[in-house]
Amino acid sequence: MDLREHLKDKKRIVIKIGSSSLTHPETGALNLTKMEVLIREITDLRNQGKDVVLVSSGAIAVGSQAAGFPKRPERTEEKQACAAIGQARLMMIYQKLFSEYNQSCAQILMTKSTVQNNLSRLNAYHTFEELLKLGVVPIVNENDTVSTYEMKFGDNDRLSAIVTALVGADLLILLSDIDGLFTDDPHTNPEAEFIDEVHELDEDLLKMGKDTSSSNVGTGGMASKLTAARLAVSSGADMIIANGKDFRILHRLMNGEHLGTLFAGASGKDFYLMDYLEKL
Ligand SMILES: Nc1ncnc2c1ncn2[C@@H]1O[C@H](COP(=O)(O)OP(=O)(O)O)[C@@H](O)[C@H]1O
Ligand SMILES: N[C@@H](CCC(=O)OP(=O)(O)O)C(=O)O
Repeated sequence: MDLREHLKDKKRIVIKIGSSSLTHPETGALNLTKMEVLIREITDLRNQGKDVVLVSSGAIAVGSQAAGFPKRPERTEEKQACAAIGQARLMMIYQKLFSEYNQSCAQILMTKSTVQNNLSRLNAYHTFEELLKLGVVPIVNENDTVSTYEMKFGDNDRLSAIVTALVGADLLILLSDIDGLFTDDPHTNPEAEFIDEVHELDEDLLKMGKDTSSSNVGTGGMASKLTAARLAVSSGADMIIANGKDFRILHRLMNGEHLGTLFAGASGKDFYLMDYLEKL
């Protein structure tokens, strides 16, 4: 059975976009041409009757550019201030672009405690369900402005997998600055080979994911994407890591083209997520 052929039947899709896929590498400012394509692709998925949740990074990258920092700041307070500036700017642009297609979007900012605390996790779940019922695209990010180091997910790869499990999505797509998973980081090892499909995420595979070596805006690298895969797959969803340099890849993936690395979802849900949340 070709798993890719079934992607077109997915009903609820979480799409995660890394900072490097949203911004110009030279300046850190938003790449508006790309964002227009992203919004068109997402609205078209909505037009096919699918629920879509967007997990968007970029608040710190955009905020630091807007506030005039020459590069991503190091101090927590500076990063938090940049996130506050950048998140508002990001949402303003998402709202504007979605409204051109008469598509509503909404903002959901989450912290670790949102998902650890049973009541707030349930509240978040109800909010997602209501928004999706209303046909709105929830746009999720970590609430960086209030999340200090101990309270942080750390990166949106893991957050997007938790959201996938929370809303019961059947597909998670991580769009990154690389074509997918390789046997090693291809930026440092030219011998690294591309992996098309993963059916079992064993220890050997988890070790292949290294930290980021290429972008100065991304966090987490492939290691956090594999943790995300472990979480998403255990909740029963399929997951794809693919290149976000051209967002038209979204409809190509949904049409079953062999692009990116596909992680096959587990057939029965297991308790890995609850375990993971307890240890967060
Ligand atoms: N095994 C691997 N396969 C592919 N990329 C890897 C691997 N190990 C480490 N990486 C690095 O992870 C980077 C992608 O992660 P990251 O910089 O966090 O991107 P993003 O911000 O787009 O999420 C790649 O550019 C690559 O340098
Ligand atoms: N929450 C942060 C992004 C954190 C993150 O995971 O970044 P990335 O590796 O670019 O997906 C922000 O909006 O700047």
